Amino acid sequence: MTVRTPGTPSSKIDRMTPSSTPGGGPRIKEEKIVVTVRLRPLSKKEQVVKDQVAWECIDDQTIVYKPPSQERSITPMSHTYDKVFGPSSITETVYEEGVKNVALSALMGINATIFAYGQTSSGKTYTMRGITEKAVNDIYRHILDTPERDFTIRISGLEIYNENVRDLLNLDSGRNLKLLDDPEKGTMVEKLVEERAKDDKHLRNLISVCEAQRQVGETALNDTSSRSHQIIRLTIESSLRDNSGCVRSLVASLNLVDLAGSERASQTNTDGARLREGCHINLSLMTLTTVIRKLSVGKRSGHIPYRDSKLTRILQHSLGGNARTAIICTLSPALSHVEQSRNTLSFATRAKEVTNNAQVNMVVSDKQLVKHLQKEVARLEAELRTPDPSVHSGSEVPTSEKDLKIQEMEMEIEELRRQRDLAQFQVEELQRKVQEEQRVQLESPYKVKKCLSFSGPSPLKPAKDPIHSGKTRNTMGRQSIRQSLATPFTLMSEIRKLEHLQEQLGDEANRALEVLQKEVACHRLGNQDAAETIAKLQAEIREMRSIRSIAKEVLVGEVVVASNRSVGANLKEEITRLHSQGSTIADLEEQLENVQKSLDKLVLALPSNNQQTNNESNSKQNEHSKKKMLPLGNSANLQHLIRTPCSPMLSSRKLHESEMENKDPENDVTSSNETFNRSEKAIPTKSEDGDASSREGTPCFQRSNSVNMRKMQKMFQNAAEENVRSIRAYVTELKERVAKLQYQKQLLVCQVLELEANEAAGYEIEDENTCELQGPQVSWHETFLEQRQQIIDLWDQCQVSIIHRTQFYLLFKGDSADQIYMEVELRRLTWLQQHFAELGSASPSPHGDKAAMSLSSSMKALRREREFLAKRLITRLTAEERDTLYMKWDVPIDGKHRKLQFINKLWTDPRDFKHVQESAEIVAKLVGFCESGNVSKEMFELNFALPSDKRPWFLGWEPISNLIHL
Ligand SMILES: Nc1ncnc2c1ncn2[C@@H]1O[C@H](COP(=O)(O)OP(=O)(O)OP(=O)(O)O)[C@@H](O)[C@H]1O
Repeated sequence: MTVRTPGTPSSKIDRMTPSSTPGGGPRIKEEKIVVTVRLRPLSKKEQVVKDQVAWECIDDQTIVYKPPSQERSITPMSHTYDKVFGPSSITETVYEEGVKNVALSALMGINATIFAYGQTSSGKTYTMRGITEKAVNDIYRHILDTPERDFTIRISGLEIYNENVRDLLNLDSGRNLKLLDDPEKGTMVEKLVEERAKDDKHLRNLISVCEAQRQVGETALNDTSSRSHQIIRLTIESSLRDNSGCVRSLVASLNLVDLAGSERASQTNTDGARLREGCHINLSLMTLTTVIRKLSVGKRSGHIPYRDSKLTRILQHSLGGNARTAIICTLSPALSHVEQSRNTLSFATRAKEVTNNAQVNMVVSDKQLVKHLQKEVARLEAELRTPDPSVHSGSEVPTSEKDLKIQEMEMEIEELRRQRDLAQFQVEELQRKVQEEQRVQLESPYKVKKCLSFSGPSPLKPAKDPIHSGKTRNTMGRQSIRQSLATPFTLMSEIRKLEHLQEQLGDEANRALEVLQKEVACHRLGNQDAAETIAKLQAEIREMRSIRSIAKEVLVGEVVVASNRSVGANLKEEITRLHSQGSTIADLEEQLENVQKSLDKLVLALPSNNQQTNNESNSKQNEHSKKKMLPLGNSANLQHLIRTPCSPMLSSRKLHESEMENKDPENDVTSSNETFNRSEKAIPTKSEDGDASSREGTPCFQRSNSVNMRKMQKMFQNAAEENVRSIRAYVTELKERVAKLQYQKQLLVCQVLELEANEAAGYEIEDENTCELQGPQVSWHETFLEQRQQIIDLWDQCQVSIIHRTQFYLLFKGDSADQIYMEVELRRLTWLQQHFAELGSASPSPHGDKAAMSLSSSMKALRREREFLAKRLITRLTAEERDTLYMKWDVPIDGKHRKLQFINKLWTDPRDFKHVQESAEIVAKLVGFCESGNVSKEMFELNFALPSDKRPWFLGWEPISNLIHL
């Protein structure tokens, strides 16, 4: 048996606004979600540890944070909701005053949902049990009071445990029921049993069966903590008993949802299975929060990610759709839970802004209609067979009246036929349109212009960015932007451009290496090893270039792509090809890294360094040397590269000739040719000196006794040194650009995935002309803050490396150029979250370790990373600094595992800004992130590292395309 969401059991459903309910129900068109808050009393556990009460309900709509005595001076922060219930309120009051109206809508054909949301142990199950009990009482009371209608009540029960859907009334049906999408009927749970309740006792019995089957476990906060989301659905169908004239019935579902509680592992003290459950719970609650947040800013705020969790998929109609919804947010009053309570209230505040659009669901059942007509025919036939004696007495129903009735019935049948034909016509029309559209898309990709609405703002790129220039629209000052480049065709064009950039970078890298090799050859600088390494690298890069199959017809900067392939069919192929070059980019990065190392060696081997090292007594000179050995900043040195004869920068950078002309010769201001020529001339001069030629690899000017010669040599030395440094800086820049390319590629992969997901889900793809967002204006700063919070939450959910978090957090502070990075990070994490959720319900991956990246592998990697950081505490901090931190972070100073205990506390509370900031600062100090000073945003490296990388914090973090084996 299959159940639909929302349950609509019959074949033909008419929806009408409740104003036209036959029973005259309440007039509802749009209605906000009803949000109530229930504050429970302090639990025994909380009392034992002398926890304090931090919240107070000051009236029936307002709850205030009541700070502990020392903070009394602070004005209490108040929150207002539809109803607020204090610790002394009983569940009956919560039901009567808070949710009864919503619950009983189901009797009038309006779908209704009541759910409890809150931290673990805050009283959700306690409240929902009472609410369910009261609702069942009222439903049966109403049935008794409405004898004119015939009621049928069916019940189904399911739980979502570790992102698997289980039937609570039939455990044999399997551990993970499939969700099916039906464009008309919504999300359906395959094979979910629906039992018809004979009476209220039977219904209660079935509810208790569901509750008994639910997954419950013990945690530090709750002995009987619900480890799954439970949805009990009552489907109520009713029709008039005397249905002579009415063949319609009302049908609606009442969903009673007891969510699992949000929890922090540190508070629930969970590990193993409990911890895994907690992660799944938090992930799906996070999606629920995101859905509510997006709905709260208006339905036009772009794509609502219902599909990111099974919970939101199943409850889709209750969240912004055809249902009346009431949410009871439960709170613990304890001071120790104040942060979690704040999160719950922030969810409640958002939920208040969500608007639903409930309608009366009427069913015209073919069966019912046939039954009714058969009855009528039988009655008429009976009348004809046994003529009523009264006919002759003159008291019969006049023939004209009978005819009238028959006529009416015929008309009704005719009307129903008409409606059926119309519906059929509409379906056919729709099918025709879909086919037509597919045909047009295949035949003429250029004509199809569509856009997808992405979740959140899309990355705005500076105009010079070839990937985005001309692709994002200026929305006349609106900061919330929709991106319109996600058609298969446009994406393919972007992929081509990306490839082209990739090729350019490869070329530039190669040219840089050639220059370097010449430098090495001309000046005989550095050691033989380094020269060989560079030659080898150069050969490798050349080989790399030759195997790259780049479409030469690509026209960068234009949308036109000279490709004779069919667009839609090849998109995936294109991405696969692009991804296959991922390793090339990674190789390029790695090789550039090696080049840089070789250059470092070269710099170390420079004569001035040797000379200065030997001359340690000269402290001034030594200092000068040290200064020269500092890592070079990227931009400051770029212009120097221009001086080298084969500078790749010549092709890509505009020079300021005048600047060059005015430079001091001591600092090699001359043109690159001059430098080169002088170097070449300098060597024989040194040889003539009769001293230098005999020792290969030894800088000849070291031996010269001539003052002029020394001067000249010094000049050559400076020029050579400068050249090597310049190349080094240029290689750094190349590395940055490669990294940036990786970001852009990831963004494309994300967009393709999103496109596919949306298309698979049958989401409406809007016409480009109508795709601009009409939503409220949001500044980039606000968007940044919101996105950052989302990212921090997702890091926590997905157990992402805390070194990665730290670097990202400290690098991206809201600059407008950060948009692309924020967007990519967010998309990647969202994808990862979904990937984990899906893995949770799948059997182990057959693809080996790399493919089987899961939440548990992330957790393992994170554990190793924390151990690594714990060791660093010794080397990076003084004993005094450590003790101060232990005290501040409540770690026993003489504890056995205090280092790890301390590290385990970092990055554990994504919602506490101060905590996040401090955690980032500490981790940065431990890994020396802030000290290096030259990590640029583009160099932000943790993002695309492959698992082969040895650095511990790289473990468990991969590009999405690796994970999906594109
Ligand atoms: N309003 C209340 N009055 C008295 N006791 C309550 C109230 N709410 C909850 N409790 C008690 O608090 C404890 C935890 O409640 P409950 O199990 O309902 O929490 P929960 O939010 O469902 O937790 P979890 O998410 O872990 O399942 C239970 O012992 C329950 O009896």
